[in-house]
Amino acid sequence: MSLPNPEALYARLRDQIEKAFPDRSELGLIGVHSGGAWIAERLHEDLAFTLPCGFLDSAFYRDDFSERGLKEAPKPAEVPFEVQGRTILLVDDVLYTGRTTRAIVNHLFDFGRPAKIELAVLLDRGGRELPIDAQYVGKHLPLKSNEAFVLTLDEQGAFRLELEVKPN
Ligand SMILES: O=c1cc[nH]c(=O)[nH]1
Repeated sequence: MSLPNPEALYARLRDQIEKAFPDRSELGLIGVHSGGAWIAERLHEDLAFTLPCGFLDSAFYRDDFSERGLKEAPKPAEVPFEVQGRTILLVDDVLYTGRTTRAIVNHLFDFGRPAKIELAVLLDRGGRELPIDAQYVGKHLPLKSNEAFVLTLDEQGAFRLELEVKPN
């Protein structure tokens, strides 16, 4: 499979968000560690968000935590604005089953009751197990269950995308 250029996907996502939110002065931006946090930081800078950028980690909140365990120590939650009554834009790199998003939404409610939550992702790989969808998508690209997108940053801070294939 030829993989899309993640910088081109990012540009498409950024343009959708700029159009959907011409006034970003009250919009709360939250990136999901780790890939979503890198994307949110870029969006925050490129689109000059007013409020500081927030970050959440889904690790402790996933419903399959007991099966998956913790690969890395979860990063502390950073939500540097009032969540109560605010529109929140969550950002993640890949949308798959929807379980990470559900976990992040749960976690977010610990900070208050948002007016609305929307989701932006670089890649939607299909395979949903929950009724969750993204409003802003760089590209829909279905993968097989033994495949995974892996987003990294190169030395210059540019996005790199790889396909990881696990043996069946
Ligand atoms: O393909 C996938 C699915 C979930 N999360 C990833 O980073 N990649």
